[in-house]
Amino acid sequence: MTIRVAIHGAAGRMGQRLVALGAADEAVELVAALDNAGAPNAGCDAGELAGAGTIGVPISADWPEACDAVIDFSVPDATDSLVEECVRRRFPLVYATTGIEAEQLQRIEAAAASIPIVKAASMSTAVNLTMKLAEIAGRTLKDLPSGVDVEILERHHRFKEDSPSGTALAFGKILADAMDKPKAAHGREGRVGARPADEIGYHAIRTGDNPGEHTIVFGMLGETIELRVAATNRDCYAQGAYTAAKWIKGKPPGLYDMQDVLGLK
Ligand SMILES: NC(=O)C1=CN([C@@H]2O[C@H](COP(=O)(O)OP(=O)(O)OC[C@H]3O[C@@H](n4cnc5c(N)ncnc54)[C@H](O)[C@@H]3O)[C@@H](O)[C@H]2O)C=CC1
Ligand SMILES: O=C(O)C1=N[C@H](C(=O)O)C[C@H](O)C1
Repeated sequence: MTIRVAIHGAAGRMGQRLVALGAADEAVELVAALDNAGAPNAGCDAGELAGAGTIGVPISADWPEACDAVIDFSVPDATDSLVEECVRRRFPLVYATTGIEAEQLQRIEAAAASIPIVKAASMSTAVNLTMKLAEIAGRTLKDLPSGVDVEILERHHRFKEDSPSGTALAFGKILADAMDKPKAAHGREGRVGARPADEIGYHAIRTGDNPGEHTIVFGMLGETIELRVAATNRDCYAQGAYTAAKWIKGKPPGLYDMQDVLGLK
């Protein structure tokens, strides 16, 4: 079975890997490489830009007539127009952009009443499995007599604009719910006093070309557990997005995540 896929944000770091992997996948037909109308690469062949050879699909703002899934890795500001087009055309959406505002999330949730949407801060199978492991760890350690401190460390490339990462926030939400820790602290400076028990700490490191790394620290008295998951390149996210695009075809409207796609619920 072949699926027709449009990439939204096709000229970007992730978009180019999606184009390259899609061009090499017999089960994928790339029907559009969408990007900002004013993008410097508009009109270039998307395959050439991605280093995958000519594929005959230009980087453009022109939407395809038909499509089985739109895969989005773009920018928060593009969310509203993206969601509007997908709803108007009844195109299923795999949404991977992070750093969105509450209103943008509400629009995605509203759109899921008419089209199927998979939304996940990380499309990586390894990251989603680690989320499951973190949830088990959190529930198991919740009532430990010595108490358990949770800190989330993330490292990304110098170009990343949002922090903490969407994935760090997703880990945080899972652990806040599982362990009843509603407070968040983003870094620490000065004489802040002893660490509150109901707080999750977030630390965002930005260096070089790191494609994404997350460490969840469970600190107890006398023992420490660390769950670490690290990408060595961006293909884990791109492969996961294609897994979601193949899964979403034919699904009823609704808001899904990668835990649904991977059967981890
Ligand atoms: N969920 C996941 O697994 C992952 C999510 N991401 C997220 O994906 C997003 C993109 O990441 P990168 O590729 O590194 O960024 P990037 O900056 O390299 O690419 C973004 C692309 O979006 C394009 N764009 C801007 N406005 C647009 C519009 N109105 N319509 C269509 N395209 C538009 C830009 O021209 C650019 O080509 C970020 O939010 C990042 O955090 C990144 C990796 C994995
Ligand atoms: O911007 C990135 O690169 C990444 N962003 C996502 C996030 O914010 O969690 C996913 C991945 O870690 C790479």
